[in-house]
Amino acid sequence: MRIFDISRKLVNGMPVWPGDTAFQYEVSWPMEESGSVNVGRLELSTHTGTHVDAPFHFDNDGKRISELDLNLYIGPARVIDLPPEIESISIEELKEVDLDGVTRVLFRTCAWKNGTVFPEKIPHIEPELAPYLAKKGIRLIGLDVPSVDPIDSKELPAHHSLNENGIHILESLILDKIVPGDYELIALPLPLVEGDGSPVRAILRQW
Ligand SMILES: Nc1ccccc1C(=O)C[C@H](N)C(=O)O
Ligand SMILES: [Zn+2]
Ligand SMILES: [Zn+2]
Repeated sequence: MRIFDISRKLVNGMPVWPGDTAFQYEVSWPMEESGSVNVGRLELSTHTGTHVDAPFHFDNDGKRISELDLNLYIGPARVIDLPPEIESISIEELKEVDLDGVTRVLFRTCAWKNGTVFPEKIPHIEPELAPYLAKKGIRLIGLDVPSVDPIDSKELPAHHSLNENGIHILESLILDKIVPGDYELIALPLPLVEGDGSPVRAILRQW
């Protein structure tokens, strides 16, 4: 079986959401001090790199990470190719796309070209797409950009619309090298009891 790692590398200096906590890893208790082992410490935002959003991220009454159904994050997924110049993803862009029997869809835009800097402009999801996808049976959408809404959005209409339609969100995947088609997705959040989001190790498998 082939495994494709579609996760962003977690490394000091990696891009994070403007104003959010910088990612930091350090060996805080080195072998020379502990006498036996190196022990690291992490400082990071829950929205670092490839991650899932819990509804609590944008809704005070929404579910926390630990309340999410893990079945969402393991199972068949379809990777769909979209043009990188795309302004937004709407029903129009998907009308030719076959989503029958698909529960997890990953949009490959390749719009985030330089992974060492945070993108200024990204294609976003049109809120009207959420009920359309829900009707098709979609429960999870993943993207290769850091948000389903425009970076400067405060109302987050796509986050809310997806949530209202029972669709969960996986952000900042790396899909450049992935051939569109069907895979098994595994992208489990950490058991963060109160979490509003969680980094994931996202992989695709194919037989
Ligand atoms: N970390 C942030 C800090 C401030 C404002 C937004 C964010 C976000 O993370 C939004 C993005 N749509 C996200 O879910 O990752
Ligand atoms: Zn997020
Ligand atoms: Zn988000």
